[in-house]
Amino acid sequence: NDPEPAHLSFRSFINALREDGDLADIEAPIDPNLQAAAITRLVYETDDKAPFFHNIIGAKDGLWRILGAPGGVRKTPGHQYSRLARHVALPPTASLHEIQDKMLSATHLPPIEPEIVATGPCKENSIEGDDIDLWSLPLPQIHQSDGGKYVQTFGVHILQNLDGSWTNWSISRAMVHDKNKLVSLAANPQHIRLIHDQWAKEGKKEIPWALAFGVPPTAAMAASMPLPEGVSDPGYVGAMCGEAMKMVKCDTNDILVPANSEIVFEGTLSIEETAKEGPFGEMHGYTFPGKSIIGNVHKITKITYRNNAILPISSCGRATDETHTMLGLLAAARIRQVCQDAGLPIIQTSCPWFAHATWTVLKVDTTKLRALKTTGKEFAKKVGDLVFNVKAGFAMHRLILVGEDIDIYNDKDVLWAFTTRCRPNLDEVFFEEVLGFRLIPFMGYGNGDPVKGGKVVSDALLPVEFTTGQNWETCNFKNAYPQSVQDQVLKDWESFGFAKLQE
Ligand SMILES: Cc1cc2c3c(c1C)C(C)(C)C[C@@H](O)N3c1c(nc(O)[nH]c1=O)N2C[C@H](O)[C@H](O)[C@H](O)COP(=O)(O)O
Ligand SMILES: [K+]
Repeated sequence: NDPEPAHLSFRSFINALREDGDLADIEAPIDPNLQAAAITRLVYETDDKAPFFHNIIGAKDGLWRILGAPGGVRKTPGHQYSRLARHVALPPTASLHEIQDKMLSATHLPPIEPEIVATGPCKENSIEGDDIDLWSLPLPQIHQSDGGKYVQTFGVHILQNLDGSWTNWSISRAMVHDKNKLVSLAANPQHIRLIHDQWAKEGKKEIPWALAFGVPPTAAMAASMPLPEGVSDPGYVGAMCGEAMKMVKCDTNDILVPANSEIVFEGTLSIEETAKEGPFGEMHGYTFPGKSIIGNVHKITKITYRNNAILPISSCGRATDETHTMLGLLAAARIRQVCQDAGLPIIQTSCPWFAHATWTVLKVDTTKLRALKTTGKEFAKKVGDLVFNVKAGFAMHRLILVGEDIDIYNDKDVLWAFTTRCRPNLDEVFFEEVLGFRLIPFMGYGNGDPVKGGKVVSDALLPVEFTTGQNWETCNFKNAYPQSVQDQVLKDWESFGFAKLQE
């Protein structure tokens, strides 16, 4: 057991899940080829416990056990998001808004720079040079039609800009390309791409790089969030946690990695060497078999790892997995921050799981909205012009604006507002000149330009909300009956033979 709390230690996090009754300890021998990922996939589709595979077929010398669904959703009422809450030291009952708030909490705080320690658990074992043979490891095959072994679905890539003033952490998929090489996907506008291009422009041939698996959970959350360019993740997370992250230096380069990481791949990101990457079963729920693209090659010079190391995996696809609960939720969080920093009256933002991280719902403070003396068309254009031109908005193709009476974390509320308050076309502002997200099938496999346009702001505020405020009565139990009638109905409810009501 690690001395650190769950948000600062992957092993403490796993123990916390076990204490929450949110971990399935699986001792049976499990095949890393499809079986582990298939179990994880069904866990996502049934909101069940995180699977911890203790006996992976082919594991040797402590490489590796596997934890699936680190950021999955639970069906336990009131505890649906406890696995995410444990990532950021919030109670298991925390709401999505509170989790987003926690991840935004250091936005205007000075960074707390990491503490460099001499050694740590990630240094307990090592393999280097010619002894590195990824093919000899129990590599997971995540989906049957993936173009390769995606060993990297939940590790954190670590890179620095040229002068080392910016350390960027990010999660980006990577598959095994050779015995000591990976190939990854990192397209514009992702920071891996931006840093890669910076070094390329200076005529460099390769970039010092590390990939840390099983990092402190708060670090995995920050790596999944589009922090502004130049904001270093380690210092941001330190400020969020109120204490310095404990980092150790890689043995074969100067990159710092979390000292208690489960597994660390040290090496370089090649500027010139590229290779076929994909296909991969992705966040929108599709694999297009045989369709690969060109990715960047990473060369591994050393692997260090803990005793009995644990590889985290995300078996992403149809909702609800980490590409929705972390990628989507945290991009929405940053969209809220960007809007508020620009003085727009946005109080909450959500990313409904059914929309597979292509929608962000924005809750508007309509009192402040009325003070702007604006119209739906104008306001929608203003929001879209801002959000669709910042990195946080890159993956989102529809923004829906709603008023305070909507619980934006409740799918029924969101769809009720969208279907009844947004007149198709007239209440929508379309954006065809902004950066589009190729990975969405209607983009990359659709009718138009795969990387441009296809975005819309849907104004699901009624015109009266811009002038005098809500003028309707909602026809539901809570709003269409006097409190005395509601109380009587609730008092009699179970005695009339009806089922106990969920709170
Ligand atoms: C949590 C999470 C996030 C991501 C991914 C996954 C998970 C689990 C995979 C399962 C591996 C699937 C893959 O689609 N993936 C992924 C990805 N971004 C990419 O450019 N490429 C990717 O292959 N993000 C999103 C990025 O992590 C965020 O956009 C982050 O903001 C990036 O950091 P930065 O560039 O903003 O610093
Ligand atoms: K990041």
